Amino acid sequence: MSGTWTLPDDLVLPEIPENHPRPGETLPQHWSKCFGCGDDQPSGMKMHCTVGDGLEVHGRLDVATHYQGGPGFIHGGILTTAFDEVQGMACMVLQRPVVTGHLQVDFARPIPLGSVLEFRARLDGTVRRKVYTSAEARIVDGPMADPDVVVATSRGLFLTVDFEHFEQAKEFVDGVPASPHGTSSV
Ligand SMILES: CCCCCCCC/C=C\CCCCCCCC(=O)SCCNC(=O)CCNC(=O)[C@H](O)C(C)(C)COP(=O)(O)OP(=O)(O)OC[C@H]1O[C@@H](n2cnc3c(N)ncnc32)[C@H](O)[C@@H]1OP(=O)(O)O
Repeated sequence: MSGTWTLPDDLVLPEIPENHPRPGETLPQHWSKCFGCGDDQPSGMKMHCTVGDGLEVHGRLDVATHYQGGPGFIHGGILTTAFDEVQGMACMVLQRPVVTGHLQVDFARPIPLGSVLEFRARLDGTVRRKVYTSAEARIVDGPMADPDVVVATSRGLFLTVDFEHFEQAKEFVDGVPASPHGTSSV
């Protein structure tokens, strides 16, 4: 079973900027305190993403024991968070902040603890401030590994926002931003 998701006809594909990391290079974390990618977030998932071909981004997640939902398997919310992260990172090519407006995940197979998941996410196109993304996950190492089997898929709509969007919450930030914009990527 899979959810419905229709891409609009008037999608625009962005140009890849000159200063964007090249294929195989690591994308910078967008905020060091981020639960998904931040290296200064002890409870976080510390996901690292690399640039793939075109508008694709790759991410990996070691499925730790404390990511458990049902006995022995990953929690669906953790998997959704990982998709949110890599699909958000696929938007980095726009060089503007984005937030998630809508995310839908299809859980195709159970994913055991101890797995290593590989995510492939891409920016499918933009319409005004709307950024359409999609992604798949595969188990590439650990129990039940089979890189030919897609274990989950995701579709996400992100919205570009101004930096003022984050001003509303600056008094709640638990650290000093690495840049005035609250992102370590600039
Ligand atoms: C100089 C270089 C700088 C580089 C900087 C790089 C930075 C890094 C970049 C990237 C890495 C990012 C990695 C992130 C990973 C994690 C992300 C998260 O988890 S974010 C937390 C969860 N999300 C929220 O907290 C959002 C809460 N929601 C809101 O704030 C608003 O609802 C918001 C901003 C999403 C939209 O509100 P509105 O007032 O701005 O816009 P409206 O007018 O409502 O919508 C604009 C268009 O979008 C559609 N839209 C909005 N929400 C929709 C939805 N849920 N479903 C479908 N369409 C929706 C609307 O229908 C409209 O479409 P029409 O242009 O008229 O066609």
